[in-house]
Amino acid sequence: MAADGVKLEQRHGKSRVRVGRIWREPNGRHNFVEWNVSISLLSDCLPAYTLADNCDIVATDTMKNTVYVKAKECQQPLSVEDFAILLGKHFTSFYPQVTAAIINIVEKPWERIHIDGHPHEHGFKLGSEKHSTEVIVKKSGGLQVISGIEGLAVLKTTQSGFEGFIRDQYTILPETRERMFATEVTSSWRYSYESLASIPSNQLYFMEKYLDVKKVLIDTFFGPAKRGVYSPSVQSTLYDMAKAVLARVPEVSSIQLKMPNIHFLPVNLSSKDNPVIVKFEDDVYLPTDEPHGSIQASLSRIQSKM
Ligand SMILES: O=c1[nH]c(=O)c2[nH]c(=O)[nH]c2[nH]1
Repeated sequence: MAADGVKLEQRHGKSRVRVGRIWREPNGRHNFVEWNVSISLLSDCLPAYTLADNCDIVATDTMKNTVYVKAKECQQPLSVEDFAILLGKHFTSFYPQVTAAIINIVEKPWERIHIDGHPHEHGFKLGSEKHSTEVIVKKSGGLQVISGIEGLAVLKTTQSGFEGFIRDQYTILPETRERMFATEVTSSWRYSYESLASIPSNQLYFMEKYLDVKKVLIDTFFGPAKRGVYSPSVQSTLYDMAKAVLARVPEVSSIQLKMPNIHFLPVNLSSKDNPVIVKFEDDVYLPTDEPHGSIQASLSRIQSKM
């Protein structure tokens, strides 16, 4: 809104609403999720800012309560994407003031435990990487769905190198065709669906797509089990991973990847008396997390409306 010579852009919401949900099957098997939900509403509530009049405000406390009500109402396990869409639909259809809802959810990676090879009915342990989503629902029925993976830590002990980079008076890094490659992949990808009506109705759809994308990322990073695949740089591998996702998952219109280069430094130890206490022979490393290289890129299909 422009008034009084100023321009106001606003949104309000509730962040980090934590919810756990069990679905108990008649056969004794339990399904469990733990979600961290953030809600942000775009709404016509300018009097709250300009006139101290809250008559058009959806209280953020109400938004928080809505998460628990909707979690209760869901009778079947569902993906973070589907829960986010459901919340977005509620806020944009129930409140005349709300023009769009932006819902972010991160799922805690609870995985069913196996005891002596048998899936436990109600036991879970914490895994590593997290499934996340950002969904934007508009009152018009317009939609944007982004899915993501956070903290996918991967490492390979060879088939990585870095050569041919700029050498100047400050460069000391030797060129190499033999090094470790460790990273923690954070990725988000956007689906091409643009309306609520076009979303596949299959309950497991987004879960399956998440697993598909994760598999493509992992397969491309590592290469075949026997000899792997050579990585000439983090940049090149990141690009191959992003391209493979676009090639193999047609519903994805764009993908962003962040891949820090987590360094394992060669260990060479010497003293004045003993010039070679430990000689590095591609075997003993000093793992570090600070500093680390930070490499990120996004790739879109040319026709995509990113
Ligand atoms: O794969 C790499 N990309 C870089 O940009 C870079 N820079 C660096 O010091 N080491 C590496 N490795």
